[in-house]
Amino acid sequence: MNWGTLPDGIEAPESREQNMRRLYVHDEDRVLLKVVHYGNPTSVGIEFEEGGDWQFKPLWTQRAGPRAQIYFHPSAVKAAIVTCGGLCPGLNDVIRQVVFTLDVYGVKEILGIQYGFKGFVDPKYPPVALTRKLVSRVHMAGGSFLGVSRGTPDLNDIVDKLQDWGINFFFIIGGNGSHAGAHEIYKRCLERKMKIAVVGIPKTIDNDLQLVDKTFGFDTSVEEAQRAINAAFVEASSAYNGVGIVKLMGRQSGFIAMYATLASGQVDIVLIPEVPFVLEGEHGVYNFMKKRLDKNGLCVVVIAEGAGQELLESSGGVDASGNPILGDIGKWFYSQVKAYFGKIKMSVDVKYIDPTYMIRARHCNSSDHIICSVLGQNAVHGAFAGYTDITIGLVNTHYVFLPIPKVIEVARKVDPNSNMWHRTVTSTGQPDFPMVPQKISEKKAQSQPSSPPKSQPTSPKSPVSGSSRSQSPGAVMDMGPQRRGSRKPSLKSPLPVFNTKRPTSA
Ligand SMILES: Nc1ncnc2c1ncn2[C@@H]1O[C@H](COP(=O)(O)OP(=O)(O)O)[C@@H](O)[C@H]1O
Ligand SMILES: O=P(O)(O)OC[C@H]1O[C@](O)(COP(=O)(O)O)[C@@H](O)[C@@H]1O
Ligand SMILES: [Mg+2]
Repeated sequence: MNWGTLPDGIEAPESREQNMRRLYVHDEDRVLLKVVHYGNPTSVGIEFEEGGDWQFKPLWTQRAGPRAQIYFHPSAVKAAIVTCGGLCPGLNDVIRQVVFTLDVYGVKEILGIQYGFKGFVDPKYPPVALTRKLVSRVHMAGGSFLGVSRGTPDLNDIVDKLQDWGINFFFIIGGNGSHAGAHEIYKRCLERKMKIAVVGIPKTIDNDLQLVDKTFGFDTSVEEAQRAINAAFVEASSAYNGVGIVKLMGRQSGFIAMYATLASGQVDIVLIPEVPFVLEGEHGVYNFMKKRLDKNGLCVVVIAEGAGQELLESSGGVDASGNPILGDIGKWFYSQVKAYFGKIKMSVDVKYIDPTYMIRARHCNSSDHIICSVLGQNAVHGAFAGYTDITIGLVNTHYVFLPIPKVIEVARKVDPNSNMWHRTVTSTGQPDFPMVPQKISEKKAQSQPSSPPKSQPTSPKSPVSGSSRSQSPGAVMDMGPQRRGSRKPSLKSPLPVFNTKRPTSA
């Protein structure tokens, strides 16, 4: 066999043992986080560091996958899995693959925590023992068969339970809130010198987590949204001056609305939280709707749930997890559209569709089945490799380990200067609906006299300072402090070989 030219000091693998080395991911394998080398500061989508630097700097993180040597003896592992926050297509797939992979490693004790973090403290819902057989078909259904919840029990109670139950692998399938919780739990475990791997698997249909290409369930949500958009189009195109309005999820990020719009090709206007808009006036949304109705006899509008919140009275409330409770922009917009066209005496037939929970409750599509499977498997590989306070992500088409604080630093949002937003509005043909900030703030000031600024619990403040972009050239994303012990490679089995030497410090 011709192995080509190898670098000095590297020998071509000849024996079976040497070939087996190729079954594992090496600890020095890395994946670039940013791959575009911008040539000019005016390039679309360019990001600037504090201080204005925009030049390319390689920033890496560890490649996910099985290691040749592992920290934990599988027979000494007791794992717990929890699903938190709102539903998302693919939760059951991830649980299933975590259980399967633990089973392949030889782990016998796997607990499913019921109803999110609540399951640690509610005796009515004790943990359930998970087996390969029990989870083998769960991916066929949507939702989470373990249950989900919002709301935070005392994190010390959770850590107490982890300690009492002897858990040393803890898998948290959740969004930014759950990952903030996971990081807090990790810190408390560290204080107690517990030798535990705390591993997140990012779940959110909003796709609002930093660094990752996309979160699982996002593709499915975009796909399912097509059915609603298509129904809105069919209704609108069959009615006299038909208007179809579809509300899609996205508390603070308009990714589903943007991608669903671009995918559908049937949308005239898409409104997202990141791009302010005005409704009235020559350059407002209503006037553009009228133009489309005059020209085509129909108009389809997609509106993200977090869009235009400044136009509504804010309840100021938060949900059990501390997320802001939004005003219902969809229903409000529907009534305003009817009122506007009534005022200008133009007969329109307006239909409103809110498919949000139908989208979230779906089982996932093929591409998400695959993403969920790989994420679930890599979560287990990460734990066995001795990492903690990490999450698993798809970055530039490769699966990687990422430090949790980096992923939740700030919520990821649609960049109105990005190529993807430009592509979307090129597709709809909608103009800018320029915001007049003064008028809106005057409006707000009138409706909300003196309420204090609300906290933003969906963007948990990270204890880690600085952004990933502020790292020095060529930096490996720093996962060092979370890593424990050192290991000797071993090549006895195609599966990672355990190292009986336990970590010396947590
Ligand atoms: N900053 C935080 N610190 C600790 N736990 C948190 C934090 N934010 C949210 N959580 C907990 O994580 C769980 C999920 O959070 P939530 O915001 O509802 O969903 P998601 O994880 O999908 O964002 C909840 O039980 C919530 O109380
Ligand atoms: O009605 P619920 O369960 O609070 O969920 C609504 C929220 O769930 C989401 O779909 C996803 O939010 P999470 O990622 O925090 O679960 C948001 O878009 C939406 O605002
Ligand atoms: Mg969230």
